[in-house]
Amino acid sequence: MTANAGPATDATAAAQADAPAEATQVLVLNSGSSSVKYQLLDMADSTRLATGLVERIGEETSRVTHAPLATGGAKREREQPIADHEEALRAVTEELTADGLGLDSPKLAAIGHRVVHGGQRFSGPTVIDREVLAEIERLIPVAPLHNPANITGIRTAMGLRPDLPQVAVFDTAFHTTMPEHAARYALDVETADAHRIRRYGFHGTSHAYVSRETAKLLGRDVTDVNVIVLHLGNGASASAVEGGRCVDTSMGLTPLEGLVMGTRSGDIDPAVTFHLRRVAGMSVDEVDELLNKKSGLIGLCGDNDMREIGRRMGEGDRAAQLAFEIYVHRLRKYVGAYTAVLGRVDAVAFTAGVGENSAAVREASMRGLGALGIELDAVRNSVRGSSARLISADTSRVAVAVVPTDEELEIATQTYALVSA
Ligand SMILES: Nc1ncnc2c1ncn2[C@@H]1O[C@H](COP(=O)(O)OP(=O)(O)O)[C@@H](O)[C@H]1O
Ligand SMILES: CC(=O)OP(=O)(O)O
Ligand SMILES: [Mg+2]
Repeated sequence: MTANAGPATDATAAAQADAPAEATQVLVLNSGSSSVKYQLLDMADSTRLATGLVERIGEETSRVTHAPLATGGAKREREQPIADHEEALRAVTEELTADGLGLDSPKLAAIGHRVVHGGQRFSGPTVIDREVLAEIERLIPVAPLHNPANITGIRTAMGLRPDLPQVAVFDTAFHTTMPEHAARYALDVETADAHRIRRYGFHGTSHAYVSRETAKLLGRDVTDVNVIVLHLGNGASASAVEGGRCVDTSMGLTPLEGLVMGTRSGDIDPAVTFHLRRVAGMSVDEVDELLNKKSGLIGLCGDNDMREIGRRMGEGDRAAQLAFEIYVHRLRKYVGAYTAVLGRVDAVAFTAGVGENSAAVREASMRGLGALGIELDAVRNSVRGSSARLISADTSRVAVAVVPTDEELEIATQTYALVSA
């Protein structure tokens, strides 16, 4: 899980006892294809009360990790079979209830849900009603790994607290500002429009948060700075942000396009698809599975965890080395492309699991970019840390930064702003 280091602080038992009785808490659910990440925050003072993760849902044994921050208690971890997202949500509720923070609490103001695909319609946080839910369902074909899990999270939460506002915060929302020339593919216009084929972009909540935090780190107003954000987690995407508005991003109709990811190929010649159909007799579903689940780092070297790849490289493993080089080469191409798109770049910001933790990826992707005004400082880059920091040399024209993302805090902030307005 990505390290959290935003403005939210962990609550102490004392702070909790003093908390006001009014409804100022927001539960955030980030339901992924095989995991649920959750956080309970008190928005009155931006404290995190509890945070946790249910992983390996649907596998033989799943794991629940819960950090009861409000009570200051020790982190709890248990393994048990969890068949689906409904059961996962039940486990989340049990953990929170054990801390006296159950979903029945009158202090809960809303539940905020990460929803990956919102199509063109949703450009901001939205209270979920039956019609909004139907639209999220309609978008399943373009986010098959993500939207179904988000929907189960929403339905389960609605069942538990039908009286509370359930708010959707869409990955696509931040990217709705992209100009038409960046969002539209060079496809036959009628076909594209009939099937709403365009670049939507994802991880927008993170790109929005990180671009703002980068401006803060530089001591400048977000409307004055141009930032290239590199969100490198399991899924990975780049975006070009001009004065706080997204003008281009690497993911497209679905979260498959762009950078090399843990299990996804990113950019390929679309003809690979029909070639495999014709010469290998693969079905559309098989190619879909190949590109989304068996490609990227795992397809190249059998591992999708950058830590393991680094370890293997240290042992002289050629496949791991090549996978790393392909990953980094793609990143460099996007940095070059977005430099051209923005014209003037003030900062490059690395975020998410790989971006925040892998000095090797940052070093290799920024190496030799002096012509673009990018110079890394080797010592600053190698120092580990959990807060936003500069890693560029003092002589670098472009600031390079590590800026931890906090999608859950951003979702809670947007959710609370909507329901308390
Ligand atoms: N210390 C580290 N060094 C290199 N990579 C790391 C490190 N810690 C985590 N990662 C990478 O971060 C990835 C997960 O990133 P994260 O942002 O949590 O992903 P997601 O939210 O998409 O599940 C892991 O696959 C792993 O490769
Ligand atoms: C949209 C997307 O790729 O999300 P994640 O990185 O959580 O898989
Ligand atoms: Mg993520």
